[in-house]
Amino acid sequence: MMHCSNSPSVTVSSDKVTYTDHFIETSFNYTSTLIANSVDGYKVIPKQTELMIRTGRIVPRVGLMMVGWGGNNGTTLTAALLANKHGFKWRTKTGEHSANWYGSITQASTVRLGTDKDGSEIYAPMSSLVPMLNPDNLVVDGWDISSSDLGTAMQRACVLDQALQEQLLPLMSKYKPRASIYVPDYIAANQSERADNVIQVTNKQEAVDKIRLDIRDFKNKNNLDKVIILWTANTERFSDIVAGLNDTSENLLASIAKNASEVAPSTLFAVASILENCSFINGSPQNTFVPGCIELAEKHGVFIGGDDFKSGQTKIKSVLVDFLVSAGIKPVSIVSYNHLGNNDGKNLSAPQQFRSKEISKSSVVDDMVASNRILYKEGEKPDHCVVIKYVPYVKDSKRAMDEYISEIMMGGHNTLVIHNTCEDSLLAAPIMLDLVILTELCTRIQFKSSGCTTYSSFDTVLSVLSYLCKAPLVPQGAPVTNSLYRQRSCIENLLKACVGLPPEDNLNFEHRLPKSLFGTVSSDDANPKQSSESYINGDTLLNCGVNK
Ligand SMILES: NC(=O)c1ccc[n+]([C@@H]2O[C@H](COP(=O)([O-])OP(=O)(O)OC[C@H]3O[C@@H](n4cnc5c(N)ncnc54)[C@H](O)[C@@H]3O)[C@@H](O)[C@H]2O)c1
Ligand SMILES: O=P([O-])([O-])O[C@@H]1[C@@H](O)[C@H](O)[C@@H](O)[C@H](O)[C@@H]1O
Repeated sequence: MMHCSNSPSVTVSSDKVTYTDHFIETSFNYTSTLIANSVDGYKVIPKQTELMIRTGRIVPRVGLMMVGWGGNNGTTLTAALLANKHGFKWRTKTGEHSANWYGSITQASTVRLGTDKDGSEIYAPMSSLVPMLNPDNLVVDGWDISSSDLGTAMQRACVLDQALQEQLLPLMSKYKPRASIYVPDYIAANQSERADNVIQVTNKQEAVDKIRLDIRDFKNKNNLDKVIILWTANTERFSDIVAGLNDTSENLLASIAKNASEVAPSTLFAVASILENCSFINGSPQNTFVPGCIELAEKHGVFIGGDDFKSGQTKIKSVLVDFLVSAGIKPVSIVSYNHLGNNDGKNLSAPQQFRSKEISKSSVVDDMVASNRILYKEGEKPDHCVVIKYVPYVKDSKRAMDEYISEIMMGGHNTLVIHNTCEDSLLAAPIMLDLVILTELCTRIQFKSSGCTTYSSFDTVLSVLSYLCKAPLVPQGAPVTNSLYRQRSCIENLLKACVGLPPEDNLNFEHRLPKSLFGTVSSDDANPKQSSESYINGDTLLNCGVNK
């Protein structure tokens, strides 16, 4: 197995890939299947759709505004951006450490390109397939109901090694969160002692207008082309969905204008973002995206995504249950317990906020269970219990303990017990980065069918982000996929499609069937003429074009 260098040139020799100064343009044969139920089984009808995919090659100047910037996740992501940008190194009792992006699929994972003439498998960094935002170029800002500067907040979070914090402190202390919208009823009462940085407005309309001004201020002061808004503030209680209040975009905007009580701060931020044409991502489990908010995003053609970062215990669950069920083993009892001592845990110690998290953590197995009616009858599900306790002493170092009991053949049982300890924010921060990078990339990818003249973007609800979310938000009527393997395959195969490469099917027929079926690989094919690199905006763009 060979890995390309850090900045590989991925050259796709195909008449299906064209480069212009501004776009990568490919012709992609998308295959789907339509299933017709019949009395004696399924009738499967394959369907081919010829799509033209166009990806913008110029990465714009991007800004990220975090709601809850002064929290453990917000400060840890900001610290990681600075530490990586400046190449910080620091020592601990175990030796020297260097800043990195472990846990980010865009920065630290690879994609299989294929095999070389000797049969060695070649992998390239996921970020090398299409132009992606370089984290070093990301400009950050945000809001918090706590007035602490980010240096103080980083110390409060107790996430990073002290030697690294000392290097970061002068840089982090320069960042000060903007005053935010605070509606006590939506988060735990124990958060009120933090709320010393609240915008002084008299109603929700003024609050939305103020947030819109903040976004414009940030964008103009930093000469940005795009701003993405990310909710990493505390988990809110669920909002009631009420006809006439938040069921349509018109009713939601009217409710805000009338200062209606049942509109969450997260929904106010989402509305402000959408009205400012900024993608909005929800990293928490509450139902920010009430029907009226989704409709507003659709009307404005603005991406929304979420819910609830998928970082640790739930991420493992979306792998383990997928493995068990697809292996024909039947999980019958899943108990997920964890305790943590950070402010998130403190907020989640309140019943309504815990309920939001319990819902998002519990729904993750539904699609995998429903996929196997050999194991599970219609409506049958494993016992599934979620417990979260607040234990201040452990701070951000979350302790997760899981027990999976499965039925195996002949009345046997298999019990898996997992203990998982980690700084929660060190798992969440790279996921937050990937949410931003992939959301920005998706704004540069457009599609049209071969007969059309105009290109279309992804659906407003960016379900491509599902890999990064516990409770994936999907377009109305679309299936929810929680299997981590399938979610990652979607991202990987999308990137491949953008450069004219076929989806990874793992058939590897060239290594399983007689070589004669595939003809010989000519020396030219195996050593494609190197095409020149293209430079735009000072970035070396990987040239995936045809041989000139
Ligand atoms: N691994 C993880 O850390 C992880 C995984 C999944 C989801 N989450 C979710 O991410 C969110 C943040 O997690 P955290 O560990 O950083 O929590 P945290 O409590 O450290 O940070 C939340 C921040 O939001 C601020 N805040 C609360 N209400 C606000 C408002 N209306 N406007 C602006 N700021 C507000 C708080 O002052 C705090 O600084 C939580 O909802 C958590 O459930 C975290
Ligand atoms: O993603 P995951 O590790 O299953 O879920 C985590 C929970 O276990 C934890 O209790 C909570 O505080 C974090 O916000 C996060 O949601």
